[in-house]
Order: sequence, then structure tokens, then C-alpha cells
Amino acid sequence: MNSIEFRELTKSYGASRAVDHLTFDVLPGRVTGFLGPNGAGKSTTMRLLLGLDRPTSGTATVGGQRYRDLQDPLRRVGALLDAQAAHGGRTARDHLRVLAAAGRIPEGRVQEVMEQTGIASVADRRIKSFSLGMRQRLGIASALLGDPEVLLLDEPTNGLDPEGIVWIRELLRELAADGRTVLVSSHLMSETAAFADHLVVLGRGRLLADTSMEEFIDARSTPRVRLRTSEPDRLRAALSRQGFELTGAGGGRWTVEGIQAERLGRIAAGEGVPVLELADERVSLEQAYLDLTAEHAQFAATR
Ligand SMILES: Nc1ncnc2c1ncn2[C@@H]1O[C@H](COP(=O)(O)OP(=O)(O)OP(=O)(O)O)[C@@H](O)[C@H]1O
Repeated sequence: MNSIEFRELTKSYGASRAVDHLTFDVLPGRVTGFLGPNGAGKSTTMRLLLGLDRPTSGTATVGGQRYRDLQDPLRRVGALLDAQAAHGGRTARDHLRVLAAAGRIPEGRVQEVMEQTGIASVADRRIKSFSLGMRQRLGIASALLGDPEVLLLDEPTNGLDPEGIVWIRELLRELAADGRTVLVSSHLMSETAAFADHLVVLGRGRLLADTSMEEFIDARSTPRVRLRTSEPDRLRAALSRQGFELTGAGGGRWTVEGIQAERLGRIAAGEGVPVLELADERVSLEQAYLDLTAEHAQFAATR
């Protein structure tokens, strides 16, 4: 099994709790977005899983085993934690070769992952000359090197240009479609919505949500319809008989709360009122996410 399991995972630094009794699973075959405001505990959770830090209590395991007990850990779990960590004096190719040797990974993988991540043409340049986006791609290449079933990527879109962001989105989807377990942290909902199937949201080290992207959206959106009509008065009367209110939105547009386009369309058709435009409006995901995390956001200035 290649799922990741967190059970009552807790990490305290002195009096402050970076991770607080966290329990959730990350399952294979889908991309799990790991969201939370700055300081919510995402990186700490990933570090605890990789054995880079010790939990105060609780466990973090891959297929029931702690990372340090895994055989061939680089072939089981690939991680991008800090794209700046690579040694600047080395070339990208040498950096990957050293990692391959350490992880008992066939050297042929080095060229493969450089091609997969679009850095083959700069393979022999020193890493210190790399832009943040190129370092990020190198970090992803390192994570993919052992062809692992489990991938942990901490803010992988950091520093990527729009083309890079589209590329990583597709890469994440392909990795999940292969049946891999993919956990990707971000503090941006809008970005995460573009690639994640499932969401885990943290706030101050605590679990705030563990839900499919679809449920997250449905649970937080009150239905609302936006429309244009040439006969607002007749539509208003028809809607009000059904308990709905037509509200002016300016520019000849109207909104109706608490109804979906399908039902509104039927009401209008039943009355013979022409509808020129009709669309369901979805709640802004970023807003739903901000609402969820607002009371848990941790800013140095307020501490
Ligand atoms: N080594 C450490 N010593 C003391 N405090 C730490 C240490 N590492 C993390 N923390 C604290 O733990 C909390 C969680 O930090 P963490 O980096 O895990 O959050 P994050 O969700 O990854 O945030 P970001 O999006 O900013 O990376 C923060 O308050 C941070 O200051």
C-alpha cells in the first residue's frame, strides 16, 4: 500500500504547536492539495513524514511504515521540500547523479527526469546560475528520480512562470493517473483547485477540512443565478410566486439567490419570458477558503 497515514501527529516547538493532533490519510490515484495559510504547519507535517524532524507524539507513515524503516526510501517516496537546497556549485546533472548513486537508482533515470522536467538543455550548467523556476524543476526532477509511488511536493509552483504552472498541473494529474499518491502543498486555493481532486486544509496545525474538491465547493456555495431578460417585470412576478427575488446587478443583468439555472429556466419558459443569458454562479473558492482559515491564520504581527 502506498497511502500516507497521519495519526494524532503533533509537533511542538517550545510552547507553540506547529502540528496539533493531525489525523488524515492521503490516498493513491489522486492529487491531494494540502492547503493552509503561512505557518499552518504544512512543511512541518511533510518534514515529520520524511523523518527530518521527530514528532512530539503521534505517527506519520507510508503504507504503515515509518520513512526511516522503508527499504529503498528514495524509490518509495519522492519529495521536494526546499528548491534552494541543491548545492549551487554543482551542475544539475551531477546533482542528480549524486542522488541516484545514494538512492541506488539506475543512472539512466538522470537523463529521463531532466527531459521530463524540461531541464535537459541546462543539464551542464551550475545550479547557482539557475532561476527559481529552474531550481524548482530540478527539485521536481530529484523527487521523480526514484520513480516513487508517493510524492510530496511543498509549494512546487513557487517561482514557475505561467507555462511552468500549466506544465506542473499536467504532470501532477499524470502522476495521479498512474496510481501514485501525490500530496502538494500550497497557500493558494485558486491554484490548488486547478490540479487537486482532494483537499486537506490546515489552520494553526489543526485539520480544518479533509474533503473532495467537489464537496468543498458544494458545501460552500449557495446556489445563485445570473441572467439577462427583456422582460424583468414579468419574470420578477413569476419568481416571487415561487418565493424567489430578482435583484438588479447593473448593466441589464439580474441575480436570483437560492436557485439553480435549470429551475429558473423552467419557470421562465413556463411563463413565456425570454431569457437572453442564464448561468449558475459559483462561490469564489478563494473566498470560501479564506473564510475557513480566517480565524486560524497566524500572523507574526498579532502574536
Ligand atoms: N524548527 C522550528 N523551530 C521553531 N518553530 C518552528 C520550526 N519549524 C516550524 N516552526 C513553526 O511552526 C509553525 C508551522 O510552520 P510550517 O513551516 O510547518 O508552516 P507552513 O504551513 O508550511 O507555512 P508556509 O506556507 O509559510 O511554509 C510556524 O509557526 C513556524 O514558525
